[in-house]
Amino acid sequence: MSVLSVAGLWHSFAKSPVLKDISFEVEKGEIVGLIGPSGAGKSTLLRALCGLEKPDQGSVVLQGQDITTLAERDLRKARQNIGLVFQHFNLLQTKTVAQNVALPLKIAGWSSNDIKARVKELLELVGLGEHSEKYPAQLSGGQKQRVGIARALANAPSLLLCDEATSALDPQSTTAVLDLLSDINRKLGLTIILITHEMDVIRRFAQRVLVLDQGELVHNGAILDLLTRSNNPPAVQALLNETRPALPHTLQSNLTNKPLEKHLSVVRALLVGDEASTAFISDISIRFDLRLVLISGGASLYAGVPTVDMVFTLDKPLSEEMTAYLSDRTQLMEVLGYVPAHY
Ligand SMILES: Nc1ncnc2c1ncn2[C@@H]1O[C@H](COP(=O)(O)OP(=O)(O)OP(=O)(O)O)[C@@H](O)[C@H]1O
Repeated sequence: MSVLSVAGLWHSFAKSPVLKDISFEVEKGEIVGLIGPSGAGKSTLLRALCGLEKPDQGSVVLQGQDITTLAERDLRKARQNIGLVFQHFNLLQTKTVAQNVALPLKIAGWSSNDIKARVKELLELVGLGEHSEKYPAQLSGGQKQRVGIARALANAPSLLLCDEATSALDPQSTTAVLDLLSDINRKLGLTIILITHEMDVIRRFAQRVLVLDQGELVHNGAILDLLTRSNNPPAVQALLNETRPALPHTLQSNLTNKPLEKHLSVVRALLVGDEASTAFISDISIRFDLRLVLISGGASLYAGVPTVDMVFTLDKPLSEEMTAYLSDRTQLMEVLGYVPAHY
């Protein structure tokens, strides 16, 4: 069943369209990433999803209720069904951790006894049971974000919207916060939409990805499908290029696009699923009798799917037969160029 159903959403600022006919559904328990270049309309869409921006046209149906048609009072109530997690945590500095988490419950009219019990439960859920009487300034960035998550979950929302929730955190805290969100997703079956510019976060965390470009939804599907599509808009492709294995400077600066004599071919190959655990490298060197040198890359998981993304050099130009063989075994295969044998 869809928790969220967005249909035909349009929005403009000063007559300039920022969201253009956006439609998508999100199922209960899904973790969906929302990416796109700067200015693509991600924040505007997020604001429209929680009723902070009223779209010019279209509907945002959250659990059967179209929030675009609600009057302010009903909208305030409907918003309790949406948790928001922000990049800079937005905690009240003069309130303790417990008081920050209690705030949405107070607004929702809970009794003080119920608030106390709920806050304790929430802080235990996010692993901050010991820190309830501390002030935000006494916490690390990762701990502050845990408070932000506990506060967002206070009213047991059906949908959690995370706006760059890990962008202000170091890699270790990012992993801890993503693990916590995954855990909550599993335990509570909570639906999560996550805006981020960090492709690594999308890769590890999102089961599906929505891509906005200049206000249009240009992809709604698996991140791996996006990586292997050849017709991505340039700004989207630039985002995806961050996931490519980095090339050493010496190789990069010697790279030409013409296959000159005695040059090595530089090839990128993306192996997915079962293929990621095969003896791919030795298979091709034996089959085609060539020397293959691994330059960069490695193994990782894309939404739980094993992948190996690597760049290597070959001491022969690619024949038609080799190209066909490599294309068959890889999800993506591209010749990046050619370098002299001793670059
Ligand atoms: N309140 C506003 N008034 C006028 N224009 C706005 C307003 N909010 C956003 N815009 C414009 O709408 C477009 C989309 O902005 P939005 O913030 O939604 O993009 P974004 O994808 O979230 O970008 P970023 O990744 O940089 O945060 C931009 O051109 C922006 O300048």
